[in-house]
Amino acid sequence: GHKWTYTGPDGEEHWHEHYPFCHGTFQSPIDLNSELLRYDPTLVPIEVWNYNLSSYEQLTLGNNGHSVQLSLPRRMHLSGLPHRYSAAQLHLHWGSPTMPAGSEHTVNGKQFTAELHVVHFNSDRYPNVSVAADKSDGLAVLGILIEVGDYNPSFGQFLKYLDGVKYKDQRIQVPAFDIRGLLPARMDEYYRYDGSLTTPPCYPSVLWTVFRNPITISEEQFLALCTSVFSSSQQESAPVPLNGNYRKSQDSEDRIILVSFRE
Ligand SMILES: NS(=O)(=O)c1c(F)c(F)c(S(=O)(=O)CCO)c(N[C@H]2CCCc3ccccc32)c1F
Ligand SMILES: [Zn+2]
Repeated sequence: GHKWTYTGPDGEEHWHEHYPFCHGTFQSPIDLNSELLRYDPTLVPIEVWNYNLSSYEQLTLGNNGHSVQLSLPRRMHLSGLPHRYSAAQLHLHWGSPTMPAGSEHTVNGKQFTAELHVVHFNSDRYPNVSVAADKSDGLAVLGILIEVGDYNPSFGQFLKYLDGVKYKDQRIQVPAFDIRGLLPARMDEYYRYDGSLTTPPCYPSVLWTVFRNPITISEEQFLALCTSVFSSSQQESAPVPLNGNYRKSQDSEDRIILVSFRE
């Protein structure tokens, strides 16, 4: 597909010129504003299955120029949603050393340091994530807000390999680990709304679950994330740091945001 970036002539204001859904309805991310929240007692705790991967297994860590992503085996899946959703990949959105805030979802206008997305697809109905990606019930993404605080050993399990994927289109195999360690302790408190991919092609195909409680990574881990990778390829003469890879808040079009918790 057509080149897109987060700033400049191919930045988010221009995405719709080649990706029409980016100008459409149900776009993500949105501000999770208290005025729009509705408590829904039917929202059960999210359950994750087979997230505790063995270190004998290897995962593909890659730099696609837009983010760093980790492939996930499809036996990892979620229950507690309308369908079974199997894992496809996880990736991150972050800010920069000078402007550290880089989450996509915001809470009452507060932008967090970064955000982790674990992308799953509806494996009851579709064979893989690419077929599911443009279907209205195709994807379920877990959003985990990230703050700077205590060191996060689970994050360390793949941040330590970032030097192997410094440039666009580089990928390496890394030992798997317990992906549950990247999620917050409480999986019963979350925001839920119908939204979209936050990158082109912006398909309105995502059932979003953003956990109420952020996880923490250390200042050093944050700096490693926003200084180790480039959106340019190794061949290019001028290396372009990969950071600020977050889409701005979209109009919530008076969408209802369900919450599994009472204020
Ligand atoms: N924020 S987000 O909306 O969760 C989100 C991203 F931010 C993001 F960069 C990606 S990407 O890395 O694939 C680059 C552009 O699609 C995805 N890809 C998903 C959905 C699109 C189709 C597909 C096919 C195979 C594997 C993953 C995916 C994405 F879903
Ligand atoms: Zn994402």
